[in-house]
Amino acid sequence: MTKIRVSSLAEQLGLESREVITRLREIGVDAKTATSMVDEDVVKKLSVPQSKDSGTEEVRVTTNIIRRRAKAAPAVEETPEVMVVHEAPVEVPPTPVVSAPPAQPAPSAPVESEVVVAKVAPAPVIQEPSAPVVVDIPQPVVAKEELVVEKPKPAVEPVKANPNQARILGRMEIPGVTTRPTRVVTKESPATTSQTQRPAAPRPDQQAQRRPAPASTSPEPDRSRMKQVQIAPAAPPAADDRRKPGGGKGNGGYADANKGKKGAPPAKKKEQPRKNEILEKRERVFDPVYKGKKKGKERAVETRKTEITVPKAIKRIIKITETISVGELAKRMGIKATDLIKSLMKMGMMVTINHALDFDTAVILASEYGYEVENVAVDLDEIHESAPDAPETLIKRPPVVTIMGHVDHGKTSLLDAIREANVIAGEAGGITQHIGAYDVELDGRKITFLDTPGHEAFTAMRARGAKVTDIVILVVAADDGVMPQTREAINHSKAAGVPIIVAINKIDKPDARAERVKQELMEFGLVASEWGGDATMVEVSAKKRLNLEELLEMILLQADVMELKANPDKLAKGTIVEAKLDRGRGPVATVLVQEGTLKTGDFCVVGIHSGRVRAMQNDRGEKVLEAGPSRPVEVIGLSGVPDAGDVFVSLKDEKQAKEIATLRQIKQREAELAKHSKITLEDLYKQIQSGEVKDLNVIVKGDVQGSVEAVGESLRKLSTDAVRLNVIHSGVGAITETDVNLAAASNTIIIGFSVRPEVKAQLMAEKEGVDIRLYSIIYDAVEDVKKAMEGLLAPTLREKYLGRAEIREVFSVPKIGNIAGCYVLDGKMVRNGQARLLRDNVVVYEGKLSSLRRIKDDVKEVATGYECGIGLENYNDVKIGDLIEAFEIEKIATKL
Ligand SMILES: Nc1nc2c(ncn2[C@@H]2O[C@H](COP(=O)(O)OP(=O)(O)OP(=O)(O)O)[C@@H](O)[C@H]2O)c(=O)[nH]1
Repeated sequence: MTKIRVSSLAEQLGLESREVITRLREIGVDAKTATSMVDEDVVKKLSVPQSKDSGTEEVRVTTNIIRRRAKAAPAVEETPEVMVVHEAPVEVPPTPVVSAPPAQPAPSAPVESEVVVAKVAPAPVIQEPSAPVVVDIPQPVVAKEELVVEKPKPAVEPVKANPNQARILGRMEIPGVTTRPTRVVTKESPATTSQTQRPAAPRPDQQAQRRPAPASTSPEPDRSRMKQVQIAPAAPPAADDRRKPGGGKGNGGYADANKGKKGAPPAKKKEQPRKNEILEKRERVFDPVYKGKKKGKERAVETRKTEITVPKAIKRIIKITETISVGELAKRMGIKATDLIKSLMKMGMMVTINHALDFDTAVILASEYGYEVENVAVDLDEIHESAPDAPETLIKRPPVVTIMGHVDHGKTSLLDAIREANVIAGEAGGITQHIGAYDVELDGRKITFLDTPGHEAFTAMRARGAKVTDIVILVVAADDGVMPQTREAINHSKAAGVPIIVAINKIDKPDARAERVKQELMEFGLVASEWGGDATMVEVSAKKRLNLEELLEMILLQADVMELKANPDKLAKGTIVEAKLDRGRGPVATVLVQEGTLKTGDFCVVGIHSGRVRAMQNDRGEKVLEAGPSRPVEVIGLSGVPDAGDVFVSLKDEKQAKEIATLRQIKQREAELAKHSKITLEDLYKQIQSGEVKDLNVIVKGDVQGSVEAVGESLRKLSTDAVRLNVIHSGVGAITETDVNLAAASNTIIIGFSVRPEVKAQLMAEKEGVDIRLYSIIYDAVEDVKKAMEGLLAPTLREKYLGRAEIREVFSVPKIGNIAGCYVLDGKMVRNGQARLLRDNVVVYEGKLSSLRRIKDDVKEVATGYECGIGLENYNDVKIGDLIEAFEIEKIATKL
């Protein structure tokens, strides 16, 4: 049997291949593609009148109305003479059938169109082989008795609103009226449409709404059309659009579809272009296919975005202020925190997501992931230094001198001698005070002495980055010569690049041998000027006040050589020489002004503290209103006690001062946490068990800087190979919440030296399990810490605070001793419990409560708010106002 290719068949039929395929399937012929071959007789079947098309159902509704449902909209033909819309698919031999190919296969297409056929003109049949493809609004159009209404599903073809299709439709030959009643009635339509080569059957899915004959038809069509427009906006546009071009050729009646039949004909031409535009727009907007594509595109773009995102170079730089938490760093690098934690574990750090990483660690980690880290912390000092002084603003300033030398060589004596000699010399009177520095005057020129003899103070300052000293006076006892600390002092001075003036002291002594000292000093590169060297050496006697003036002259001479200058006309910058917590005045700090002029009322930042200079005084206790370069002044008005060596900076703005101080506090805390909380308690325990290094961290707080440093130093010396002792923080003042926080975070014990914890800090310590130990004797502190270190190796003891009572009366009981009449301030007192007697925040006794009575009865414990009598074991020196602190010792394994 002769076969024919589907595509050829489609051509013959004037259809799209797809449409033909669909139709073939409907009649049971399996054709898959346009190249599939089908029997030729199939062609005949396909050519069968449309009414017989598969999927077309006819139902006689009335005698002259048949309701037909067809998948492929049958071609509509009308008898022009009758002027009736007439669907004559049946009779149409050439079966124009569908035209728009995409419509057919689309299952979603409103395949079924309901057609009501008026059977009036039975054989009006086609005049032209083609029937216009007119799909009309669902509503039946009643054209008098004969009406054809097609009800394309509103969803009408998601089919591409292909403008070509529209054009095709437009080319269809419609003998006169036909198809769309509205248009059909118009006589021009046939003419125009007749040009159409391809017979096009109305495709239900693509069908444009068919309008009833303009004037002749009933009003219903209008309603229906309007309805459709409203209800299914997507469909009409597509259909309309398709019709448009055709309409443009003469099918103008369509244009006014929305306006009603009456206005249609006249308005059509004018309106058409505009309508077309509108409809095209609509199509663009509503066409589902188009939309889908768009969405698809959008989606694709989005996906690409997430997939390909590669931060720009600038985004690969992470800016941090000193520290950054693990979680935050991971977030900024766009990786999972757990991955970062894994990386840290590989580096030997067991951390949590909230762990603060210091700058260096962050740099290493970030580099692994291709990121850079930049430290953008505000550095006030840098800002301050950023503007170098113009030479003309600089004026001469006094030299700042530090006295160094071996023990007992007379440093203190010399300092005192110089000062006293100066005072005696008729300087301003007043009671000399120790503020850590003083200045003397010679011939109207000042010299500032740092009143803390010994190289330790010197190096401690240097270690903090403070460069304060201009000239070092090296004291060497003429009767003793160069000793170990003399050598040390020389080395330190040289390392700091500070010139040395040698004071050969005690020349009053009979066994003084100044020449020998000079000789010994030659070994260290200090050659006396009289011996051809450049080292200035002055033979003095602190005791007999010999040659002191000469020494001062030499200092000034040296200063001249050094050309020490500073700009006094700006905000002050200096260094803290000494600081303490004064009971009456609060934090007190001695500032050695180095640049600018410090004035009363200035705002300032010192280390992590800020404040306003409320008052200043000099070493003679005199009130000072301003202090220029190289002047030491004691300042009141700071928010806390700074450390010696801290940089003092004056600011105009109080807010700025506070902000900087707060930022520094945060940074300090973060830095300390980052530095010390790397090992958790569990890790520490594991390390102890595995015999690795053991660390005991300690925070030392004391009432004066001297005590704090002394305790800190003594504790550091306790370090052994087995257990390392780290003083992670020290400071002057009460034990605060910050201290407890730090201790809790870094598994630390707090040692308070003659200070008490603040109430909140105490509570927090209990909650966090931080051990606070209070001492007033260095020996005790050291002993306890020793025990604690041993406790690291074995179960240890821990103190638990129980309560505090104030002594309000003291009763002397014969044979028993003194009994303290107390009032329990907080917590409770427990008989036979441990107790500590505090006087002015200093621990004066530690032992047991030997007796505890309420009125006359012995009781086991007394709660807050009650009075009681307390007897301390083997201790009678109780005084009114003292505090008794009750505590108990708990045995806790490795939990110090
Ligand atoms: N004969 C004599 N004795 C002096 C002189 N200077 C200091 N001394 C004595 O030397 C001893 C030590 O003097 P200090 O001034 O305490 O010495 P230092 O270097 O300050 O000692 P440290 O503070 O312990 O380092 C004291 O007994 C002084 O009286 C001096 O010029 N002549």
